[in-house]
Amino acid sequence: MEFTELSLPGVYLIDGFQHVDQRGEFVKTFHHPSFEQRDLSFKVREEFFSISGKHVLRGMHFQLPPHDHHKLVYCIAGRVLDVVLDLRMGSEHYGKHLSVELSGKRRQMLWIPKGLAHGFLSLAEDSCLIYKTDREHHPESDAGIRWDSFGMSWPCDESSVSLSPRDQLHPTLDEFSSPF
Ligand SMILES: Cc1cn([C@H]2C[C@H](O)[C@@H](COP(=O)(O)OP(=O)(O)O[C@H]3O[C@@H](C)C(=O)[C@@H](O)[C@H]3O)O2)c(=O)[nH]c1=O
Repeated sequence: MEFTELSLPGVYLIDGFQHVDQRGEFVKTFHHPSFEQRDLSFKVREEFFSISGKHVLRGMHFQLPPHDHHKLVYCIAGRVLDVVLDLRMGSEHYGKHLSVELSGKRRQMLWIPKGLAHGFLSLAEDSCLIYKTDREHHPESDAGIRWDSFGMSWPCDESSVSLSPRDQLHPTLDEFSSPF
């Protein structure tokens, strides 16, 4: 597995092992020693996926401490513009974000450490995003920041974005007091 650190410290884009032959493909999506080698301690406790229509926007989500978690995400069908926002106080990167396209074609993975909010815009019909996390879902700790409050230039306008009722009500980044 090849790990490339992105512009926010501790956020990695990962290329997994892929093998193509006349039968089809073989793709490895997790290899614990590769994470251990980089001091990324990750013991998977939950795995789930979502399927999203074009222009569905989910985010920007995280769990509050002590239920905060690391996430590994990848897309196996369709395309998403995946976005992470740094909420780590005391970091010069606080409030900064980055985005990367994940797709069922390239199958890269994104490692999102604790202290970052995560969200994405689906760029195709039926985009499937798979998650692994190292802590169980804890509804009372499930929190968010408004998608349009931190300077991300989403490639669509507000009227074409489809959001859950919950995602419309998150505080803005300015209103949020970070515990990270
Ligand atoms: C996230 C989650 C939700 N649920 C439930 C709560 C609710 O009834 C239903 C749908 O939840 P949501 O609307 O929060 O789903 P969704 O908006 O897709 O939430 C996801 O968004 C992306 C951006 C993330 O980063 C994920 O960690 C997760 O927060 O599933 C679980 O049971 N376990 C979970 O881990």
